[in-house]
Amino acid sequence: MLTIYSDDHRLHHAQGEMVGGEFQPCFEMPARADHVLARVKAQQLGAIREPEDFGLTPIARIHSADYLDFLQKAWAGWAAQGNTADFLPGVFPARHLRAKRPDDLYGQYGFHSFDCFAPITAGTWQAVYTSAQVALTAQREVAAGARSAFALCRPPGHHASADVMGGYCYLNNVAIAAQAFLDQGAKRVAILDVDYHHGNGTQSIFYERADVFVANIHGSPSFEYPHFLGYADETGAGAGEGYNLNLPLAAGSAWDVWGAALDTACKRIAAYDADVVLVSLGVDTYQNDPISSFKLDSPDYLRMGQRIAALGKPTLFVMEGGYAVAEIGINAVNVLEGFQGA
Ligand SMILES: NCCCCCC(=O)NO
Ligand SMILES: [Zn+2]
Repeated sequence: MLTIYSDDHRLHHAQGEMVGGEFQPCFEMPARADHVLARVKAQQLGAIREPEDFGLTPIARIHSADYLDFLQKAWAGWAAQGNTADFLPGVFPARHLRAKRPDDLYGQYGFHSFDCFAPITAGTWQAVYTSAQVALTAQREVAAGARSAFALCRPPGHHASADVMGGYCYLNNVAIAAQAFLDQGAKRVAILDVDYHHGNGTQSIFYERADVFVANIHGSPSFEYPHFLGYADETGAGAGEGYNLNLPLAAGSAWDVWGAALDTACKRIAAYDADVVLVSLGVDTYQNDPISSFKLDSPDYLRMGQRIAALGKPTLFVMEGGYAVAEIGINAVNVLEGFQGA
């Protein structure tokens, strides 16, 4: 299986995030991608290539002009005000406020964010731009006939919607790749999000569309981040009614429960008969993940890959979350090896 990877991810490394009321080192750190890449090499998964540059056009098929304009100019504007620390938002258009886009940079940051977990640094734009190009390059490989490909994206993307960032996500890599398949002639695309957290951004982007089926298996928003989307009654709207599947699970879920949910999702994907399947590959479902509560063990990721392979569709894997850094490579590549060996 081909892996697409770029060192540009290293340009994004924020100073910290609020954990337990204290400013602590970011869980979403460059070492995550280093460990996955090292395991790809150790397991001789396949060739590793740099991304091509497809420009802003395919990104703009998913994200709004205002949003992309903000992301590109934010750091320069922040630095021009004499700031050197990371840029962070603090005020959001919550309920009972007016979601009118302000003129000033700080107001725009809050307008384009749903939490404080998407810090902007000097290198953030380049890193997220390249992460999207990684997904687009792997997409081309599958579109050209490869059975599968792995987009080793960092930063991740599934929490980002058309014009709102959060949860370490800025550009929705999997959505950008899904749209590229459709723009290149695919009729139906399925996205399976196996990350521990609900992919609220991906859901919102395709919620009213029937050409993309989105399935999520995740910690229930009743207790887990992102807290405000991901319930089972969210089944799509308008033309998209019936094309969104949420399988929220209880804290502490292990393979017995998780694997059954995967089977349910795969049956719905099989019925949808997609031309291609994209997998938002987060491995924060792992039992030792520091910010998550599921109990999957490393062999379970082999089973995950095997079950996805049984769909019998060309498959694009796009890296999302996973913060048990020592095991992230084993777990992510186990999925890919389980898929490849099936
Ligand atoms: N406290 C912020 C939690 C962000 C979740 C990031 C993630 O892994 N999403 O899949
Ligand atoms: Zn996650």
